[in-house]
Amino acid sequence: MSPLPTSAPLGLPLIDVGPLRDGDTAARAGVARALRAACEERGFFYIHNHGVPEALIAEVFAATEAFFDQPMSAKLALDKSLSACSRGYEPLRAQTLEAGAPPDLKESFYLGEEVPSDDPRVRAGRFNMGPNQWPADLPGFRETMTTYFETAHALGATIVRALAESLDLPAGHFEGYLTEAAATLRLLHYPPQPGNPSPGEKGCGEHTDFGGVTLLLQDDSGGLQVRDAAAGRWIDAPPVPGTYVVNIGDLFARWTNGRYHSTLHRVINVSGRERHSVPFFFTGNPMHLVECLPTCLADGESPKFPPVTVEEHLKACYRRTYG
Ligand SMILES: O=C(O)CCC(=O)C(=O)O
Ligand SMILES: [Fe+2]
Repeated sequence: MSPLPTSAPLGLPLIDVGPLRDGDTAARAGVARALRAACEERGFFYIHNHGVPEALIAEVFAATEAFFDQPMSAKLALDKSLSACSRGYEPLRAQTLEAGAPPDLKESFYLGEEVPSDDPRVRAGRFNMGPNQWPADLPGFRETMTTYFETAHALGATIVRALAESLDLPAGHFEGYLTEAAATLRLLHYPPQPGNPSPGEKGCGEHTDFGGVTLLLQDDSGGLQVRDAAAGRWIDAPPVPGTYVVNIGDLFARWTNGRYHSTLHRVINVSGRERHSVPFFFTGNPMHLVECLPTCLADGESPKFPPVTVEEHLKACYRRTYG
């Protein structure tokens, strides 16, 4: 494998996840150890050798840019408010990830698994489950996003299984969570921050991610920052070609009683250019009950979080950030 082209030392660990596809037991255990160290430290790390074709990633970015380059009328024709399951377009300043800060300076497009309206889960009102809204005039968009969704979903499940091993649990421990696992693919566009931003305005206000694991693709603009609580500062998570930035979300903090961190992060696009990124949020089976793992409870310790289903937790997070 060619060395990774990083000019500056990274403030976050970089993990080769190739052994999760084709490694022997010892190599897998090595990945699990690296994941454990990264999650106990900050829950944010880069992965490489992830197996997702570079050509597919390039297509995803091309389709993302093409989407946001459309006239506003075409984007608003797919407005998220037209969807019963939070799929579709969301204009600038529609979400406030950081309570008390100005709304986020990003526009976005939400996608998920294509589930027909007559599916029993949709009829039963499962959160964020249903059909997507697809752009009418972007040839290849649907195919690219569908292929990418499936590819990222498989990678997300691989990481969750490796996280089970990292916690000394059998690799199959999270199978109930992984069965019929939901996920959200979000396309993001951040305009350059204006010269005179309102105080505190950011592309993404500081927040933790809601689900299990997030797999983030970012273009070469930079702007993602991760909180280093101990030092009271922000660490840059710059773009590194060929990698994902991966972070664990709130569900792993709940499972591990905070031993694995769901860490605050934010985006400020000071590149002077348009920034595009594509987070994939692996949220899991909506009905799965997330409660403290017995192995993460030391003698005399009690759970910091009450048990919650994935769906209850996500609903509360959406309510909080969409007002
Ligand atoms: O755009 C990015 O780099 C990060 C986005 C993010 O943190 C999020 O959507 O949760
Ligand atoms: Fe995030």
